[in-house]
Order: sequence, then structure tokens, then C-alpha cells
Amino acid sequence: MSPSVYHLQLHLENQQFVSFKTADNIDKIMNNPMIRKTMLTEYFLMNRTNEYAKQLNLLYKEFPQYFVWSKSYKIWTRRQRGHVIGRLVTCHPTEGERYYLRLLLMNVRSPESYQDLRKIDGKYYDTFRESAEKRGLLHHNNNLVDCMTEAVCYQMPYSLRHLFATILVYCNPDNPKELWEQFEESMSEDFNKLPNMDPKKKRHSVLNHINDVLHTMGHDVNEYRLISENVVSSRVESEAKDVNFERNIVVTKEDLLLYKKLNTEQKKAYDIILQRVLTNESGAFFIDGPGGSGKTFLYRALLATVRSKGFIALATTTSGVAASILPGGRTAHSRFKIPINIDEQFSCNINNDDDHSTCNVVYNEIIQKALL
Ligand SMILES: Nc1ncnc2c1ncn2[C@@H]1O[C@H](COP(=O)(O)OP(=O)(O)OP(=O)(O)O)[C@@H](O)[C@H]1O
Repeated sequence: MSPSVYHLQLHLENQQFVSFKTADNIDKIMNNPMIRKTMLTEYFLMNRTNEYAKQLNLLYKEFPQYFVWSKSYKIWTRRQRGHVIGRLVTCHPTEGERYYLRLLLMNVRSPESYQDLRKIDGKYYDTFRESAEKRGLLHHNNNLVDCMTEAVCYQMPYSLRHLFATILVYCNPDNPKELWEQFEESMSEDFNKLPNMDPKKKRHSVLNHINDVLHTMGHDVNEYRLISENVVSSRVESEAKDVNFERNIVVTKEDLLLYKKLNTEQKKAYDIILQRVLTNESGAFFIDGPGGSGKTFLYRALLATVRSKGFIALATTTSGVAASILPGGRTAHSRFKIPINIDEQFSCNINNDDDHSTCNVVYNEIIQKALL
């Protein structure tokens, strides 16, 4: 490929990757000065010591146009020929200081050290973020526009929507609507290929996907006022999503064989419950026993058997911790969209039998509220 692209290393101070063989002596590795050298540390060194580099006053990404990196000697030497493009490896805004270091390197010419990047008018700031802020790099969405613009070049619309949601949550853009309008088209490209997608439907689908991502981070798209009306996913859509989620839960081989290990009491409960499920009769069962007596073990065996037979089984718990130990487990608040404040009138609907696959609910650790 011509011109070739230099991928410029990006790391916080003393956090460069070091590779070594398992048999190598760790003290020897630590005392080897070569191991600490990277494109970035040597870029700083060149800015301190090399007259030509000082005179050129370059950004990190411009450096490879004038200097060549030697992997064996870990030094930059003056370029004699050839044209290359320098690219700083990408960094997600959630990476914090590393992201702000990148932002500074993209904008500050000829820095001589990490400390130098944190210095403005003789004053040192504690973090790269503060330094970026004081330099005005965080104002007016500029860095976020750069981040999205760059991502548009190499990321699929699906990933762009994830990035956009992350930016909304973690980077507090001054004007989310402006950012949305600027990148809506790039984030919608995959939907263009679908048949019967009018612009309104397309926008709705894109915003709904962004909303799904935001929900996993505890936020909602309507907080950001990206469009004038509220984004509401249709009942059919959200049910389709739920069914899709449940259907994609992988039943492991190990779980499928759990029923063989059940003790007498577990087996008794397993048989009774399974019988009800298979005959499509309704029923509510309460499993009780001291901690560690095998309740969760029984639920896992039941979930695996029921799901492997093509039924939908909702593994529901009161707490997130309990949810994490059941395959496909979700908290009741997440699963049934229960609001924080509930009153006597509140009820939640579970659509049963849309496609003739009975919906079964396992509720682990009911401790506070009778919900169903
Ligand atoms: N029939 C069984 N055969 C083998 N191991 C079992 C069996 N039943 C339970 N166990 C094991 O015993 C341990 C405790 O079981 P489990 O977590 O299911 O108990 P529990 O009643 O749900 O506990 P808690 O109420 O504290 O959540 C687990 O390591 C589980 O794998």
C-alpha cells in the first residue's frame, strides 16, 4: 500500500507494552533501557534533543513524514526518502486519561515529555483532561466531532452507534443534537440497505438501537433531546427484541446434563415443574431451602431443559448479583420494566404464547415484593 501508514504508539507514562519470554529474568527485563523505549518516548526525546526536530515543530502524527522509526534500535532517524502517513492508534473516550493524552498529542506541537503536555503558561495541571480543557480542546464538541469523524472512516454504522451512545453518557457533549445531526447519516448507513425503509422509519430504528445501548448504561435517549419528539419503541418491536434475547441464550452442554446430578428432592421438584411446562398447564411453585441446599442448581437444570425443548424461560431475580449466576438471568426491574416507584395500580405484561412457545418464569430470591 502506498503511501504506507505508520501506526504511532499511544500509552500513558510507564504503561507501554513490554513483551518477554517466560524464561527471561524479570530484573534483567526491568533494567533493560531498550524495553522502555517506544515511538512516543523517543518522539519526546527528539523534541528535546534534536535540532532539526525542534526546528520543524511537529505534531506526533506528522513526525513520520520527516523521521523513520527503527524497530531494532528504537530510534527515530532523519527520513531520506519515501512518503508515509502517521496515524495515532485509536482510543475510546471511556479510556479516560489515555483518550485525553491522545487529544493533546493531536493538537500540541513538539511536546518534550508527558509533563510538558500537562504544562500551560508555566503551570502544571494534574491530569491530561485538565490540560486539554484549559487549552480549549474540550469546548464546543470539537474533540467529539473529531472522534466521530475518525471513527466514520473505519467503523461500521453499528459500532458508530455504540460509540455515539458512549459519547453521550461519558463525554457530556455541549450539544448532543448537533452531534446527532452531523453523524446521523453515517450511523444509518446499514439501514439504507433494508427494503421499505422510509427516512422516518430509518431514523426511528437508528435511535432505537442507540437507546438500547444507552439502556445498558442506565440512560435513555430521550434525556438528550436529539430530535423534537420522544423516541418510543413500539410494543411489537420491544417484544421482538425480548424474544430475540431469550432465544439467543446459549444452553451449555454442562447445564443440559445437570438434571442427571439432581438429588432426590431436587429431582422431585424438577419432575413436577417440568411436567406442568410440557403439558402447558399453568402453575406457581415456591422452592425453599437453606442457603447452599441446591436451589440455584435446580433452576439451572430446569432452565436448560425447558430452553432446549424450544420453550422460552425467563430467569428473573431480585438483585443483579443473583441475575449473574443464572444463565440469561435478568433482574425483574429490567425484565418486566418495573418502574422504581410502583403503586397498587401497576401491572406488567408478559406476552405469552405469541409463537406457541410457552413463557416460563423462574424468579430467584423473592425477598421483597410479590410481583406476579
Ligand atoms: N445435586 C447436586 N449435585 C452436585 N452439586 C450440587 C447439587 N446441588 C447443589 N450443588 C452444588 O452446591 C452448591 C450450592 O448450591 P446452590 O448454589 O444451588 O444453592 P442455593 O440453595 O441456591 O444457595 P443460596 O440460597 O445460598 O443461593 C453449588 O456449588 C452447587 O453446584
